[in-house]
Amino acid sequence: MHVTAKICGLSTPATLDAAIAGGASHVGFVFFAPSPRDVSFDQAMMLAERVPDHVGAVGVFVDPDDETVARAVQAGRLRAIQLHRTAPEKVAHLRTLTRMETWAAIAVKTRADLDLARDYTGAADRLLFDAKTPTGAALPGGMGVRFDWSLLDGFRSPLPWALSGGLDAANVAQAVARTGATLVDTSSGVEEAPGVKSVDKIAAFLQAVRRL
Ligand SMILES: O=C(O)c1ccccc1NCC(=O)[C@H](O)[C@H](O)COP(=O)(O)O
Repeated sequence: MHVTAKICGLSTPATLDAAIAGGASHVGFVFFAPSPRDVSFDQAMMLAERVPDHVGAVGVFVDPDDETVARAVQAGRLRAIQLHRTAPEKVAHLRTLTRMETWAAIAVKTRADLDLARDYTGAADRLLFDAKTPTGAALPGGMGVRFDWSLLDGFRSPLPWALSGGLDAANVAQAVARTGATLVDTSSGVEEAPGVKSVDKIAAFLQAVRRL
């Protein structure tokens, strides 16, 4: 099974280069001010120049307004938008507006959370099954929280999907074996501290994915 990887929350040239050199299929730029990984449009523009055509830049947003997404798409030369805490109607609207591949994040803690995935049929191109962060948390992602992968047992996703939440070099093989994911996404698992990516951890994660 060919498994590809997205490294999310990149904000420096060195760590972006490490993700590209390690074979990431996607790199994520976060456009959400409360996040320690937030990038400005200027930063995104500078980073985007380093992203080759075979790697997809994904803009990560939390229930964003149209202008933020439009500016980010242009600045970051985005290939896809990833929307957290965004209702299906708005996801569909932003997909039409941007004409971009659109990913809807599904925050998973229970099997009932997975049932929400169906609401995104026709609205999104891909689902990101990500762990639900604790109630009251400032961020809907990027907190290194893992969900119970067995919840995906027997679940038929209505759309192509990716697995996220608490993945790192040590557990990604087990996560893929357990869930059958063909696209995996990580952020904190390749960091030294929140928002501080590690070139070595990025390399180790991508090496673990290449071995699958
Ligand atoms: O990473 C963030 O700071 C973030 C902020 C707001 C919305 C989403 C965010 N991250 C989304 C991602 O795609 C993360 O890679 C995903 O949640 C997994 O994070 P982690 O559990 O830390 O690997």
